[in-house]
Amino acid sequence: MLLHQLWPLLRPYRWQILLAFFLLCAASLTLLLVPLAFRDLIDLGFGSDTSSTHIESSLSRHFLLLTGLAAFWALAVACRYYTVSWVGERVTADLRSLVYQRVLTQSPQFFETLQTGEVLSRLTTDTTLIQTVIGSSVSMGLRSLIQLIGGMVMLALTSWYLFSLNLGLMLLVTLPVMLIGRKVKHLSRESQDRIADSSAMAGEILNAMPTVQSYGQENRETNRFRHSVEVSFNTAIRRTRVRAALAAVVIAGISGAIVFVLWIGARQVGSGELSGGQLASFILYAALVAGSVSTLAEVWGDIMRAAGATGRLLELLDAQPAIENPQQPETLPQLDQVSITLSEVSFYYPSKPDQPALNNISLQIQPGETIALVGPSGAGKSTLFQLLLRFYDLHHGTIHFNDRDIRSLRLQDLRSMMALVPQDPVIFSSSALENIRYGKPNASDDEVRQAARAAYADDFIQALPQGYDTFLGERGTRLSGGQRQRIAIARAMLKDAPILLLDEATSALDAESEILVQQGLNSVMHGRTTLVIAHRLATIQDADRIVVLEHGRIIETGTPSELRQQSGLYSRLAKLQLDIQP
Ligand SMILES: Nc1ncnc2c1ncn2[C@@H]1O[C@H](COP(=O)(O)OP(=O)(O)OP(=O)(O)O)[C@@H](O)[C@H]1O
Repeated sequence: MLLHQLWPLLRPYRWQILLAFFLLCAASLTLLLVPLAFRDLIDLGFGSDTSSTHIESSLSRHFLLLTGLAAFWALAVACRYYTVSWVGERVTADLRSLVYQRVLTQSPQFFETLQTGEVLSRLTTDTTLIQTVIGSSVSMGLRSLIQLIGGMVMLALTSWYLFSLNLGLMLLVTLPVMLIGRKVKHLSRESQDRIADSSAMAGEILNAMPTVQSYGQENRETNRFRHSVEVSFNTAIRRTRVRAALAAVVIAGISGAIVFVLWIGARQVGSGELSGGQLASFILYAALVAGSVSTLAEVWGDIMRAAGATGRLLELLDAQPAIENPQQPETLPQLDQVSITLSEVSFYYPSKPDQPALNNISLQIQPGETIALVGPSGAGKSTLFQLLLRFYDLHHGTIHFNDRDIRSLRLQDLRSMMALVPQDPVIFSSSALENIRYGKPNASDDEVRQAARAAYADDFIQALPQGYDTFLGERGTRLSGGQRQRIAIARAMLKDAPILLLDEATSALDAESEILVQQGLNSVMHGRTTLVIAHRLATIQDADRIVVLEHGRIIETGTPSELRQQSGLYSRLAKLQLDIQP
């Protein structure tokens, strides 16, 4: 079942697997010949007159043969070990990349329910389990299986009577092994889930250290994490207990069977039914078979454990993104002149199915027009941006860019038409230069600097210890809020997209920098279709039109001066904000 699920990943390496299988068979069969050589050695060496030169030369031949077998065995094992480990590492690396690639195509909805720490845990610990199985357990299992079957055949050939006795006892051991194996699988999945829970928790807290420390919650968080670790410890111990029981059952069953058969065999040697050499080779084969059974039990436990992990990974691989590319994507001609038309748009977030975030919105935005979205917190302004970027699909209505429904465009094409400056800009852990270049990966250093100058980011970047090459720290922790915003604006400017989405892009700037950055933005906005979300109305006085949203509905639209003349929400806000300023 596990291998069947993993087969698509294994198939590219089928030749390596075949080679490993061949080496494995060769090594195992060699090992099976050893007891035979022993039998002859013992019967020749101790069973009869040892003085004859014929026997001496025969003995030497047997010793030579044994040495040859050992050398071949060693070589085959080394080659098999290398090949199988290679396949294990390779498949794990492929699986990691594949799962990561898949996760990156998921829409935001997916990340609302699955925490990033959990994804990370699946990518690391779960894949490591699978690597153990492919890279060692499966080959150990196969080797043991060949040795088990071969050993059984040889046992049967050596003494049918003793073999049948042994077989009966072995079967008695197998049944509990299978039953306990299933339990291990279940407990293993649970244990991996608990590990993922603690990773998710740690991930979240490590990302919020300043808040945790400013509220003095270090001890509480430590305890919460300790509790979570304890839960995973307890689950792991439950699994270990079951596996320990498995080992006890196997060892007790097998050694009991061997001792019993040895006792019967010894009596047969005494009565002359069996030679000493035959009994010795029988015992070697029985030990081989016993070893194989206990390895198989161990491997079975590993495989069941990995089956749990594979299930969790395949869940990620099989997750269908909520938003997908259309079957036959259309293209948008005239990319420099984009109009946006929203017709009766209604939308509910998946987690709030009975509270519309946007309710019956219709809006026509001309190419090159600047629209400012104003309204109280939670009115649905950022949601509108999310819908334009098609992070979610609408429940009712349509959005058109020029005359194309956005659902008919390839996601990449659609998103390449928009440059977004989000409320909370993201800074990656790389240099200032690379952070801005994220807007256009093939931009030259000069283009990057130009964008930085336009966003008034050039001065502060130059003043950083290594200028544009300064490492900005994880999530830009080495920058102020306003500096992060300017980097994000420079990045959006560099993208040079026909639509600009500014979500409170200058909210963290001081008044002076805001005016400067605004000038920069004005020059970029010129000729582009722009949507600006702003709480500070002073920054949107140049907008062509203001759209006022409340509770997900448009309640007013018009130019700033038109709206001031009405006695609606905008004029109330404007009175509060603009009129008290000197
Ligand atoms: N991912 C989400 N899942 C569920 N509800 C959400 C989600 N994001 C936003 N909301 C809800 O949708 C509504 C609109 O949110 P939105 O972020 O669009 O408001 P906004 O007008 O941009 O507010 P602000 O000015 O504070 O940024 C709010 O009631 C908010 O609680």
